[in-house]
Amino acid sequence: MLQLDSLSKTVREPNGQQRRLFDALHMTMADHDRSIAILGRSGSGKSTLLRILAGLDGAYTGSYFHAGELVPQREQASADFRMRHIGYVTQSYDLLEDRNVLHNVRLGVGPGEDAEERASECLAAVQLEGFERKPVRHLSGGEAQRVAIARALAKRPDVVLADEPTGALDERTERSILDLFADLQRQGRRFIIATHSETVARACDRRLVLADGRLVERG
Ligand SMILES: Nc1ncnc2c1ncn2[C@@H]1O[C@H](COP(=O)(O)OP(=O)(O)OP(=O)(O)O)[C@@H](O)[C@H]1O
Repeated sequence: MLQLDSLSKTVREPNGQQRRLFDALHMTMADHDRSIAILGRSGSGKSTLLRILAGLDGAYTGSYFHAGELVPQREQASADFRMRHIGYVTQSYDLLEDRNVLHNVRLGVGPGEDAEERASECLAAVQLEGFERKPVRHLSGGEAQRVAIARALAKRPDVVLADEPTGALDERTERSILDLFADLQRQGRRFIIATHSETVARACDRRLVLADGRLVERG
């Protein structure tokens, strides 16, 4: 289970003023929740919230629990937490453009596993068998998104965080990514997805709207 308890965060705006981005925010992802959409207007803090959940931003007050344990806010300890438990797909995918698909997915494989074998398994899971040697710069947006998802899955994370995973894709490709998420959820994978897309939101088990620094459950 993931839990944010009374989480607050203040950021400095370009004009130097402080802005309270999160204000005693609460969030729980129970073990039986397979997917949660985080909605909210641009600038409401969706990406920042995912970065906190990923252990990439420790500059907050309040508590973040994973499986009943406090997630550390210090950089090195939170990096260990991320390595063990979190898959993270950023808005821009962050793939190495000049390397091939296999190389990129191998980077996500955790210690103690055969990197090549695990990477191939994950490419099969996102229906990209045969793409191993293809340079990332030759991929379509939908294929690059799948590679980023495969890399996130490679370490067998407890949860995959995806930031606007269909933002740059057309409707048909969005549908195929949602079908993939549904498939992966049936195999036990869990997702928290920041999105502006109503189609993505409707495909999730739960929808939370970020407004005025807090999350409100939406039907
Ligand atoms: N460390 C920081 N320092 C200063 N400002 C920050 C910091 N982190 C986030 N912000 C600001 O907080 C606001 C929320 O940004 P964020 O990217 O999380 O919003 P978002 O809801 O994901 O937006 P979008 O839907 O446009 O992607 C922005 O105004 C951003 O500039």
